[in-house]
Amino acid sequence: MRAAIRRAGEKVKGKLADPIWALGAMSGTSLDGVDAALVLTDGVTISEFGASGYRGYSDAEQAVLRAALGKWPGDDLAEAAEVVFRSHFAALQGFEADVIGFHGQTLAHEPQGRGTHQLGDGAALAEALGRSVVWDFRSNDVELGGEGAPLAPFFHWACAKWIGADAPLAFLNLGGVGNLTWVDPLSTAPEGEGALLAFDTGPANAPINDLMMERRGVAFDKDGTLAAQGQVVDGALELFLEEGYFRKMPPKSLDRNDFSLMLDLVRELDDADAAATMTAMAAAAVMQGMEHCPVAPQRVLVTGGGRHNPVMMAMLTSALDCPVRPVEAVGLNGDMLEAQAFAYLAVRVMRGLPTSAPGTTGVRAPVGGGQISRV
Ligand SMILES: Nc1ncnc2c1ncn2[C@@H]1O[C@H](COP(=O)(O)OP(=O)(O)OP(=O)(O)O)[C@@H](O)[C@H]1O
Ligand SMILES: CC(=O)N[C@H]1[C@@H]2OC[C@@H](O2)[C@@H](O)[C@@H]1O[C@H](C)C(=O)O
Repeated sequence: MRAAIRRAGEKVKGKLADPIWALGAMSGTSLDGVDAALVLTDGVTISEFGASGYRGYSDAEQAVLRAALGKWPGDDLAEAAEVVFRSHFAALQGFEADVIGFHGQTLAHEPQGRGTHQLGDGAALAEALGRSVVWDFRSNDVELGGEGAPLAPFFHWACAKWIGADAPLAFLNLGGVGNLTWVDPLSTAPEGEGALLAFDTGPANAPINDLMMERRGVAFDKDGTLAAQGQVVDGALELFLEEGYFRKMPPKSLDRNDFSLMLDLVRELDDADAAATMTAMAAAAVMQGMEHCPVAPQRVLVTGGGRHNPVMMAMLTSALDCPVRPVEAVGLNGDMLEAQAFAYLAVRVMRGLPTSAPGTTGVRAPVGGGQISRV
């Protein structure tokens, strides 16, 4: 395994070295657990997808992480750090891999302010797992003036190639926050240099989850059942769309709680109307974002938990004039795409390739990021 890692940084007669197995780990803004997934790649082409796994957070662990949201290095984070370490160790330990891509848990994200903070110690994880770990993917981009997010777009580019796409398309992640990547798979520009435009669309599931917890004491609106019983209240939706974020040109990114005041917009509504209206807000934010695509995408491939919400999917389908499908329609795994993305990005970091570009984070030139903790 170590030989494979050493080889990873080298070029073979001008070409990139052989593909290696990378294991990605992601704990997203929904704070539900750690996804882990294997990808065989040379950092450019996806050769094969491998096994995946999931380690959910207990209620107590989730409460610890929730309490840590908004905190920065230097704050008291010992308990949250222990949760991140323990859960990632458990999620990753059963796999064989040449390298691990460890995203960590985003606690705070203020790219134009204090920076971006992903909790997690990649060096400690490397030592415990006995494998090299690439981590801290976002800070270099932010230090160089970028948004530090989204970072999945380079992987979306590789996915577009993997599915044999021959026309511009969009990947839409409906996680806690939503993000959109427009890809032109026929562009001759290197990935990230004209072939991609990406940004966070707005809040997606996080505010709906917060509403469900506040009103019903449950984690989320399973299958959009509550939203399906309500009516969208146009006045609240219009106020939401007046947010300055929607007038900003991409690239742009969000913190999970940037839209936490959304709950106030539905405060007077009954539970079902509030859920319907918040679901419509997530879809409307995507619609606003679509207007930024350089060329209308021929299809939208949806990843992340929101694709399981039939109400949100129906709203998107009726508002967009191209097919909207879960990524499973093209053979991808929408529950694991982000973990796979950080596996892929880890190999790019090992090989000195960029992981973001002006079109994806607004950074001035294509840049790499990430620390490498070798064993
Ligand atoms: N069956 C379902 N019905 C409705 N919503 C669902 C369903 N399954 C998942 N979700 C929503 O998707 C969320 C999880 O999405 P996902 O795992 O993509 O988020 P994440 O990766 O944590 O977020 P991010 O991409 O912002 O980091 C859940 O919290 C829930 O709101
Ligand atoms: C700062 C941060 O962690 N942002 C996340 C979050 O979750 C979705 C959206 O906001 C996206 O910008 C990003 O994650 C994905 C994996 C990304 O970087 O592509």
